[in-house]
Amino acid sequence: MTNVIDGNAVADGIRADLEDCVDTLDNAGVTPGLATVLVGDDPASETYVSMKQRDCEEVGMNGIHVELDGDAAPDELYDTIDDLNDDSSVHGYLVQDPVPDQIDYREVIRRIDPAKDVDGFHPENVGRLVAGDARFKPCTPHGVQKLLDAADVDPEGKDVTIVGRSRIVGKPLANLLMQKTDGGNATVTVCHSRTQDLAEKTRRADIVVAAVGAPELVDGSMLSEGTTVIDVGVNRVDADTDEQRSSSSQNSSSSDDTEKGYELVGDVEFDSAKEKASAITPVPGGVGPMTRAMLLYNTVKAASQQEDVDVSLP
Ligand SMILES: Nc1nc2c(c(=O)[nH]1)N[C@@H](CN(C=O)c1ccc(C(=O)N[C@@H](CCC(=O)O)C(=O)O)cc1)CN2
Repeated sequence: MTNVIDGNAVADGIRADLEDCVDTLDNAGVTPGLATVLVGDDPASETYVSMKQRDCEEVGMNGIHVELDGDAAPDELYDTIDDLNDDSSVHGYLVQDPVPDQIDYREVIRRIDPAKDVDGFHPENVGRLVAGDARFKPCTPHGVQKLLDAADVDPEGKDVTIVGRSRIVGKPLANLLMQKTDGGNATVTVCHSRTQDLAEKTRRADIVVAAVGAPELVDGSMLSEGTTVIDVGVNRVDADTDEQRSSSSQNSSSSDDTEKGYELVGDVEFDSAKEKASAITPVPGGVGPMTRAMLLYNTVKAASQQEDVDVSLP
């Protein structure tokens, strides 16, 4: 039987543990503060930041949301960043990616105070991660490690193939999985758009992580029996019609999707991959909720560091 790893349940457990940390901080007179900054009106980004704000409320953190117009000048965003850097009630913040073309996201990241960079994207934090001394593990890679742990899959000694070399997922995840620590010690292959014979690299892996943003790129024919499959992609595609849906996957659209006009699919073709996998994450309900849970984790860690209050992080 394939283990379909329930990301919502694992994230719920982490949030429950973080509530204890929030209580500890509260007893010391500290409310962890997380700010989200959204530039423009990308619908998926709007969904993610509102979920992040709702998560804050649920665990008793202070959520602050700042929205700028899609045509905002870079200086307007830099002023917002300066204000958040100076605001002691904000322990962590992020600028939702992507940003509109007139803004250089790398420059944005460089301006964020590294101590408040709960995404872990600032060059200082990237350097610390690579050096094996992470201040904040980036949320999605950290979430993937926690999901593997929850599914009792130890990467030690395993061949891991990561499909995708993004700054947010592929690169930091490769670094974390190869480190000489618990949750690491894997042999990691990173594939990308110029990789030749991708299927050969995925077939030889014990663990495949698909993080490329290409709907259903990885299917069962590209996997060996017993592989653990982690699907990071959250892609919005046109909703199936009723006729298509009646003959399609158990992990696909509902009538809600038809109303919204899109459905969410991963980078993995779920049904055929599930036939081969020993464990697999679904989309939605796999890695996405973990990304959000680990953002709360980093915010609690930031508050604990800045306010000098010890907490026992999960
Ligand atoms: N500043 C950042 N920008 C972006 C990040 C990031 O970590 N920091 N990651 C992605 C998007 N992302 C986080 O912001 C994200 C993606 C998906 C989910 C999620 O909960 N997905 C749900 C489905 C949600 C839906 O209904 O659409 C799921 O998979 O079950 C949360 C966060 C890019 N930008």
